[in-house]
Amino acid sequence: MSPFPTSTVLGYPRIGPRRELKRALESYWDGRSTRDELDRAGADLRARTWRKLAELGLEGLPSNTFSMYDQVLDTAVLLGAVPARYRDTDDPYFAMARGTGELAPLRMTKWFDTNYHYIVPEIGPDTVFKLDAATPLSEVREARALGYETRPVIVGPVTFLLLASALDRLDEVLGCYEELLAALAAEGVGWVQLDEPALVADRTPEELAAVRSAYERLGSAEARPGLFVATYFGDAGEALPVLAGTPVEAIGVDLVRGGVPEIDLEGRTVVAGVVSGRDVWRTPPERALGALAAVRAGRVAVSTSCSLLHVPYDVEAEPGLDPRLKERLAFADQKVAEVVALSRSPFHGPAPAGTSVARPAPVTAEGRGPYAERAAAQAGHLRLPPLPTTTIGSFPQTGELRAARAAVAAGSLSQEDYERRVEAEIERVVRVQERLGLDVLVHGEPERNDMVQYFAEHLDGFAVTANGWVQSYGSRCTRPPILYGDVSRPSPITVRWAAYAQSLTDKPVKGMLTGPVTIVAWSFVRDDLPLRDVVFQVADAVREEVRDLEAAGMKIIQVDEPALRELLPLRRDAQADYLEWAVAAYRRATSGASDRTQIHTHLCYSDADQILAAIDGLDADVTTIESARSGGRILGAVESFGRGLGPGVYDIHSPRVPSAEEVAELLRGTLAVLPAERVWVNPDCGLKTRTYEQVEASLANVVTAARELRHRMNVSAD
Ligand code: MET
Ligand SMILES: [Zn+2]
Repeated sequence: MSPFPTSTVLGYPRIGPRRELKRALESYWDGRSTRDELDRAGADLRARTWRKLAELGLEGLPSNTFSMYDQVLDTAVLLGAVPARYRDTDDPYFAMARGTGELAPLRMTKWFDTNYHYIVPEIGPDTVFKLDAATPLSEVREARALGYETRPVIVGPVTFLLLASALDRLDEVLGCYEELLAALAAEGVGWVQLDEPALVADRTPEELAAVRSAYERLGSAEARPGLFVATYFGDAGEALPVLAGTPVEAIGVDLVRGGVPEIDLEGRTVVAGVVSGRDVWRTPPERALGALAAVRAGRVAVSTSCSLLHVPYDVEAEPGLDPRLKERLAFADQKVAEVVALSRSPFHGPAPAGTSVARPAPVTAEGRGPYAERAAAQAGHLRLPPLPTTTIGSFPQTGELRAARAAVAAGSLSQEDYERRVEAEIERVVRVQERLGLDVLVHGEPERNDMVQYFAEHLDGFAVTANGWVQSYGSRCTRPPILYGDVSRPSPITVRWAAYAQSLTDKPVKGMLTGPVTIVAWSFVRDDLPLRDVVFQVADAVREEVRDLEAAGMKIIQVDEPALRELLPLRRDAQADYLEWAVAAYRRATSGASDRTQIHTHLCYSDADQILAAIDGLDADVTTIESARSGGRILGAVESFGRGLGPGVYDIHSPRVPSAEEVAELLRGTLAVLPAERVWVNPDCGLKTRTYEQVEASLANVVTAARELRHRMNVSAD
């Protein structure tokens, strides 16, 4: 077996430096290009990546880090876990990812504590695992044709099955991995990387036993490449000695978030993740070199802490950034260069002393009046029908608006003209909602390129990038702002748009804000202050905005906190502390409103079990939450919240238009669990990725369903 290369990365962005993959995918989905054209775009991006990594001097090039949609979905396909209902569709892969006219897509959720979403594999009694290694093999050949030997990256069996809640299928799945290893060995592949990020969370003794038996079995496979098991997103803790007890030759550890392994990994290669794949800051060389020197192993290779998928491509693509900030920044290409430089410098230096941060004084959660009093005050103030209908905030972002924003940036459209267009769009959104008969309206967020970036652009202490795109799911990307200094709000941000919308209608319009935890979670943040202090600074800015919205006459204010769960530490012993300050930050942001102002919050996932008490603790008058996509699984869990609840009845992640009957069915399910006076009727999430055609048809059905149920309730009440 050849020695493991001295420098590598666990993965690299794949959407393209100018989001080439996004464009290729969307054009294929819209029928504007062929599958061949899409495949060619993919091949171009892969070739570019290998060339770039080689040019930067990286020794160990990964392959199979590309994906047309998601690496977990790719792994499901690799293992033959394609549910039968998708097999006869035109394109089963995208049918699973996005649904078709008839079929709903598979469930999607966040990848550990990142803002990347993966497709949850569906494994049931009918699943027959069968290896289809075409993609990793063809990437190896493709790279070889360009002159590069690569290390295929595959999601490991334990992580895959844990994400699919199917660890009991380990035996069958390992059969496929054995076959895969044999196929890669036959192809002349020297090393394979099996990603096991699930090992950095708390694992039960049974799960650790599964890790042991999996890697003992794969390690004893006759013909196989060197096995590199990569743990990342935290400290591998107890899983590390377990892995070390198996025949795997290389183990990847995250030395940015986790500690230097206490055990001596003599005889193994430790692939030391000393360059962070989760932030945008340059790596202090002393820290990295100290960590490298402290690792006890047969051989130490330098790497990133995780895949670079979670950072943008290149700082050099940001001519607009202040040079003083720029010199502190490292995106993917700069991080690769750091890995290479570290691998070339002789390892020396003492291990860095652990820094301990003083705990700031506890913040008392400021309260509003008790819910019963607030509810009474709001009922009088708002006068809503039972089962009020509303949306989550955004309406479709039209190409015209995006083009107009680009034109302002390019100087070919004046700010005043742009603002008039935003107002025209707000008027259209208000009229559409009135026509559809919704009860609580929104202004549609047309002025926002993104729910976090927009606030970052208007707050001091943030910088925004021009090309710093990071993949969120499928073809969707975000441009996380960079929070580099103290945060403050120089002037009101959203008030004029909300007030304008309210001036057009007698129906209540919701003011729409992003919460402090989410603003921070979806930004790259400074690392010289504890996260909670950063979040509290943002909370104070949001609090000022809430007060100004109220003063401008908004009767309902929604403060979205979709990222509340995302920042939840993966290890249980750190979770309570996080949840306590996150909830306190939210209450600090919202508690400046008077009792008669209704506070809504929104969360867009349903695997909220671990944070239910915290969601309850936000004390919002109304909580809207994803439910349609996950078939109402959340209902039992939120039933005990004593306040307003809007479990989604329309899955906005798919282009599909739900029928009124389908929506009514979901609503009946909700009403079976929750008292009618607390139920709200709304989609799972914002509508900005959908078209007006889809949205109008879907919302019309939502309103029809709500009216029908309202009518029945009145009838049965008589
Ligand atoms: C990801 S949650 C989105 C909430 C936001 N108000 C919207 O409707 O787009
Ligand atoms: Zn949402």
